[in-house]
Amino acid sequence: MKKIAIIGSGNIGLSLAKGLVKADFAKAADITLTRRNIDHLQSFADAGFVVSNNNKDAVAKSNILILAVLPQQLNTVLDEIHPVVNPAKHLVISVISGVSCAAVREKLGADVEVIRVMPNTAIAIGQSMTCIASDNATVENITDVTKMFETVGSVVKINEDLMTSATALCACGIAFFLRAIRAASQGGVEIGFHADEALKMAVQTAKGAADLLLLHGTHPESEIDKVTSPKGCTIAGLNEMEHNGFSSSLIKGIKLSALQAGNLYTKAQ
Ligand SMILES: NC(=O)C1=CN([C@@H]2O[C@H](COP(=O)(O)OP(=O)(O)OC[C@H]3O[C@@H](n4cnc5c(N)ncnc54)[C@H](O)[C@@H]3O)[C@@H](O)[C@H]2O)C=CC1
Ligand SMILES: O=C(O)[C@@H]1CCC=N1
Repeated sequence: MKKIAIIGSGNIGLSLAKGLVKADFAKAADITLTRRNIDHLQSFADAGFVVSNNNKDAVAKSNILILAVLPQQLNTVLDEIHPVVNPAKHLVISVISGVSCAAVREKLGADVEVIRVMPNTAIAIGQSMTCIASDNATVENITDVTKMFETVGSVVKINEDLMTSATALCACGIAFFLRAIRAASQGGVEIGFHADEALKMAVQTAKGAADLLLLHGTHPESEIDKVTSPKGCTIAGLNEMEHNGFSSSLIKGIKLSALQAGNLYTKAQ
């Protein structure tokens, strides 16, 4: 039976824990959640998770270690757990942005298998887009970790040098699309809807747009062509958005996020 320790149970660590249990990949009792102040984890303890502020103890009792602290908190954690990490027993999964597998091994030892994983917060509801990379894990362990994250969304295996790009597009991407939905609902209020109904309409419309692409396997522009009637109102609105930099601002934001993701760990040193 796999025992999982999530070291650093904040936003993404807890989303992952919820998702793995919801998907029946693990039982709550087999997941140890660590955090410095465990008072914040009471609801998880009530739900059957093991909660602890002792990282070394959590590592010693587990075989899958998921590192989920902030980049600037990582070195302290690695120095702390290093004495109890055993390459024959532990597989290390890091969701930390901007930190290479090699950098984790520098602290934990050259023989430790490290897999870098970039999920997003939709993992809590089994809808993550998760990217996976490793430079030293066995095919068997990569396959197992792929299967683990496939229980909570879609998985794409990528080269490690694209991990910061994956962070921007997929992990930060949740915030980008949510802001787009909020903006659409605010537009809806200006044209006559109450905020709650405008938000509901914007959310379902966004979901419909994403599902069209997923289910039809089409390119966005081909679906857009079906909406834009000649001389119609869609093309008028769409072109106005483009004149104001809609696509350009998304592209520029994603590029800046990717750059920042690559600098998070080095800036923290
Ligand atoms: N939030 C997101 O959507 C995503 C975050 N990530 C990455 O996951 C990591 C965590 O991000 P968030 O969850 O957003 O941050 P967060 O700040 O919500 O979570 C970090 C947690 O680590 C805990 N922590 C700090 N030092 C600790 C220590 N010594 N021992 C045990 N716990 C400790 C903190 O109390 C906090 O609960 C970051 O490296 C981030 O780059 C990756 C993908 C998505
Ligand atoms: O904003 C951040 O730095 C983290 C990494 C990806 C999502 N949240």
